[in-house]
Amino acid sequence: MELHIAQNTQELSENLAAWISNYIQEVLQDQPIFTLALSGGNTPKQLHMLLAKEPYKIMIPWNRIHFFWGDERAVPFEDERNNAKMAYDTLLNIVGVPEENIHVMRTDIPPEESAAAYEKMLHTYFKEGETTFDLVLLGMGDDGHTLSLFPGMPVVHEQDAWVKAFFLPAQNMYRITLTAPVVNNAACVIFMATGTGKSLTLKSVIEGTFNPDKYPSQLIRPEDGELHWFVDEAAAGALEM
Ligand SMILES: O=C1O[C@H](COP(=O)(O)O)[C@@H](O)[C@H](O)[C@H]1O
Repeated sequence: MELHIAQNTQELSENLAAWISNYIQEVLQDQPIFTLALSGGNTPKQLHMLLAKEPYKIMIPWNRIHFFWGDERAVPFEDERNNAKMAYDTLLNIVGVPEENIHVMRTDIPPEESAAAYEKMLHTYFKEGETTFDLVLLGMGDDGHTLSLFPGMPVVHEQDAWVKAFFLPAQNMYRITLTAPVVNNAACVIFMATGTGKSLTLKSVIEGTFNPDKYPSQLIRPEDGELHWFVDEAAAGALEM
């Protein structure tokens, strides 16, 4: 695991935009397309907005990137809480990506149906037991959840399905999420975490004992791929390292 600490969210986003741009261009020297899974929430917004501006808007071959999501809140696309809408508003509508390269988790059909359709679509890109995404971007909630793997929910233990839908009583909402095994087969996984509200959780996730029921983010340990944490000083405040 590699830890990258920036002074604040702005610096973190700048460092990460440069890192991602280099990585995409490097990978695309050896293969025709790049597969990228996005996260939702607030943390990635600044990163998206930087990637949507020059120099990255020009440097990155956006039409060769295929977009996926790590998780989705089962609310209509127009709802501000919808993770795909956030990415369209902050990045995809600005850089102009061919629609056929964008794979949203549908929220206009029942969640279980959406999860099954998403898994089927993923199998057209990735084979069982082989490397999946070139890059998965993840956030971490203040409670230690990542994707929609929430503390205490059975989905945390899913070993077979790549995508699951379930009802999250705490938010009175269905969620659709990739599971830990499919993310752990990615070539590279990057977590972003900012703010003092995440500092104690970050310490437990990185330095504490393994307890994924309490801290599902601990489940993310790529088998052969890279794992990076991009955090700001506020989030890193409680770390000993
Ligand atoms: O609900 C969610 O939360 C996490 C973390 O969000 P943040 O606002 O604390 O960055 C996010 O990664 C996930 O995609 C989203 O559905």
